[in-house]
Amino acid sequence: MQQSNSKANIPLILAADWVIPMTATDHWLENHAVIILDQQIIDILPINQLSEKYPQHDITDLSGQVLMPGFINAHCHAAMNLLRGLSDDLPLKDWLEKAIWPVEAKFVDDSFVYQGTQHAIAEMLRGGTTCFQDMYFMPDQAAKAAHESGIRSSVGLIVVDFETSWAKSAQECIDKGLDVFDQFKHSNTVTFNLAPHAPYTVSKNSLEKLAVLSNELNMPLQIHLHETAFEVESFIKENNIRPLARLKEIGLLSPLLNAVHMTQLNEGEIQWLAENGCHIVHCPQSNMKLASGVCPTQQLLDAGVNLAIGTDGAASNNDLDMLDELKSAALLAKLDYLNPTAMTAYQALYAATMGGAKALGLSDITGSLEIGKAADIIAIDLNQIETQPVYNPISQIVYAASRNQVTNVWVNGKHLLKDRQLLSLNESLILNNSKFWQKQIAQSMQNNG
Ligand SMILES: CSC[C@H]1O[C@@H](n2cnc3c(O)ncnc32)[C@H](O)[C@@H]1O
Ligand SMILES: [Zn+2]
Repeated sequence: MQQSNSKANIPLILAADWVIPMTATDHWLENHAVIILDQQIIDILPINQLSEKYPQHDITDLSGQVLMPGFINAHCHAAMNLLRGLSDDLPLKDWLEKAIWPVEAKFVDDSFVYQGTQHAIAEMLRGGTTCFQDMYFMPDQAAKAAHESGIRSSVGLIVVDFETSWAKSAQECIDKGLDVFDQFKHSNTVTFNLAPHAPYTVSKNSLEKLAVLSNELNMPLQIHLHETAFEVESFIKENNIRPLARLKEIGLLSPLLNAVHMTQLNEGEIQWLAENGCHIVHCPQSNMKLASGVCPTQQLLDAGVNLAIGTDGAASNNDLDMLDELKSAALLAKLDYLNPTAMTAYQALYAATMGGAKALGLSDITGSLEIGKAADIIAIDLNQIETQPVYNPISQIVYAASRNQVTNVWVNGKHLLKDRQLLSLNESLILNNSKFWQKQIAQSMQNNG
């Protein structure tokens, strides 16, 4: 299904006006080429040295464009693309309990997850995302869709303590999840994380088992945490301890932990996160839309905590647009601190690339353009009214460019988006499938008043 861009031993040469490798603060290269051989980046050099070093090879001319590492969407619920716009303008608790969970209980099955994930991957590739984390039911179907499409993924092996269409219990979630891990162990692009949903849906006992497993397998563990003040307050009422302190007690604070949201944090907790090398996945648009709260990103950065960026699902965002998300991250930090120096353009771009790679344990493979790393690369066309003139390509990308300006995407050296056309996915089939699900779900909601 995938199309290969480079025949064996013939390098693919991408020549652009700017290359942003994400290897040093505010650094970019002008008039440079990135050379890909099979799955890897093998060279980055000035265009004027190409004829000497790579004579007789075709050059892909990306004049007016930027080459940079693809975005890493460090938290989403991919199949929820099928629920985009189902319910808006509610706080998290009502949104989940009254709108989303009843529909999920009725409709989520293998084909919902497979087709919904394909839709999400199509949207993400068209927006320059080359790697995503997923937290949803039927992770086997999400992994299958991701593997077939060629996008890089870290599929969450979800765990909840109640019966769902995926599993009857937390233990069954773990057992089935490990089978999925085994099934895809030979994939070059699919990796996994343990994904207990939240401290209010997963018991202490289950979290203890997951702590052991995460350490044994050296597998990242991602969890929704301190998403709202209500979550923290009600957890304290029931358990006499804050959720993060509970995780600390269990031994979950480590470089394997990805804490998603974290809008409620005190100074002591920020120190714990820093001392233990934990990662925070910031989802600013979901937090704003559900009015969940504001993650103190600048304080976390000042303390040395790694920050990644996620869109959350398309039902609470309502898109999987990483360019827009990272702009929101930068703007929200500035507003929150009433200080325009908070979260610089480079810090936002770093969080959306290397920050995500670090959180997902993939920083040796992806997140930056470096020789030896996988060719997970995007091209963004700045030669448009909206992004001219270019004093600083990082500024243009963070504050001015839109996802429609992403022209080409390569993952692991495979060309997955060519001049905005998806090469490994059938766009019209995806659209038809999604419209089918919308009809079924809307009809059932009408019937139920
Ligand atoms: C167990 S699969 C994932 C589960 O998470 C739900 N979900 C989607 N967005 C959020 C969010 O922001 N906080 C908590 N839970 C969320 C989704 O609907 C699935 O049921
Ligand atoms: Zn989420």
